[in-house]
Amino acid sequence: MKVGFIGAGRMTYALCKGFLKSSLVKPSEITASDLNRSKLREIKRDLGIKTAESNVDIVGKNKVVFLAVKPNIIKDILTEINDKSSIEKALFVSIAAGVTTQRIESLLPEKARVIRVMPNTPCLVQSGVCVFTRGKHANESDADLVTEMLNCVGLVEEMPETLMDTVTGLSGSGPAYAFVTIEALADGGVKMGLNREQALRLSAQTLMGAAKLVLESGKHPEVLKDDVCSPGGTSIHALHQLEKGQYRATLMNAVEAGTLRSKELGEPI
Ligand SMILES: NC(=O)C1=CN([C@@H]2O[C@H](COP(=O)(O)OP(=O)(O)OC[C@H]3O[C@@H](n4cnc5c(N)ncnc54)[C@H](OP(=O)(O)O)[C@@H]3O)[C@@H](O)[C@H]2O)C=CC1
Ligand SMILES: O=C(O)[C@@H]1CCC=N1
Repeated sequence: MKVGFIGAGRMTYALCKGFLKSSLVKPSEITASDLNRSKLREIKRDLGIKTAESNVDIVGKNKVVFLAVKPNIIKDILTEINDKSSIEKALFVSIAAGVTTQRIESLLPEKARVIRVMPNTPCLVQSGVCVFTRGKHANESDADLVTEMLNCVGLVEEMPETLMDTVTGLSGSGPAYAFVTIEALADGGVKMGLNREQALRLSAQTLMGAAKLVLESGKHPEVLKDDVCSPGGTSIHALHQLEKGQYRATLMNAVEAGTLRSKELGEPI
């Protein structure tokens, strides 16, 4: 299977590394293009994939073409590669935040097969979340192929397009909220006497373990939270501080802000 990437930035790197780890594709079957030559050199050096001289070279030679550039240049890219004969052969998979399948289809020749995905950076370690939605002309086998590929990098779900901006505000941007949380917990540990390395290790493993417990126990987080909080103990005293700081409302606001920004990014300029 031949897979092309237009844009060889952070998310392309994460997806390619995940795909390669799973052995679904070989390095020689992935090609990336990017205006930034140093990014191309880096990804080629690190992952052994092929690189192309131009974006146009990616289309026509690959069964699946990932659009992995910033949302504000999607229009320029699609205008640049718009050649009917080569486009008919490819499935276009866009990971650009906010950009709808309808918008992508409107910039490609009629009947172009388009799937929109919202991945996240933990795909790099095969623990990502990818949610996808199909465009008008993407068929069942396109959805199966994308599911098979994305399964290699973590959890995959298909959802209606109306939810894609919300997914972006939650799982797309979510790793950033988690990293800040891990860092802040570690800062607390350092303040109370742990060294930085110890504190980061404990903090990251604690978040990973808590997430695993939610996923594997099937219990509501409220129940699991209650299991931690002994009457009059340390956890309930600490949680009181989080409630005073409006921790829950702040996280809800973050997801809402990410969602609204995703909608804005998708608006034609
Ligand atoms: N990072 C993330 O966590 C996630 C990102 N996304 C989406 O993925 C897409 C890519 O994001 P990300 O990987 O973070 O961004 P990056 O900036 O890391 O990668 C985009 C790459 O595209 C290059 N580029 C710019 N113009 C062109 C062009 N005309 N032709 C080819 N390449 C070009 C950029 O070069 P240069 O650096 O020189 O500008 C850069 O190397 C975005 O649409 C984003 O919304 C989705 C989910 C998560
Ligand atoms: O911040 C962004 O716009 C991208 C989309 C989701 C995560 N990163």
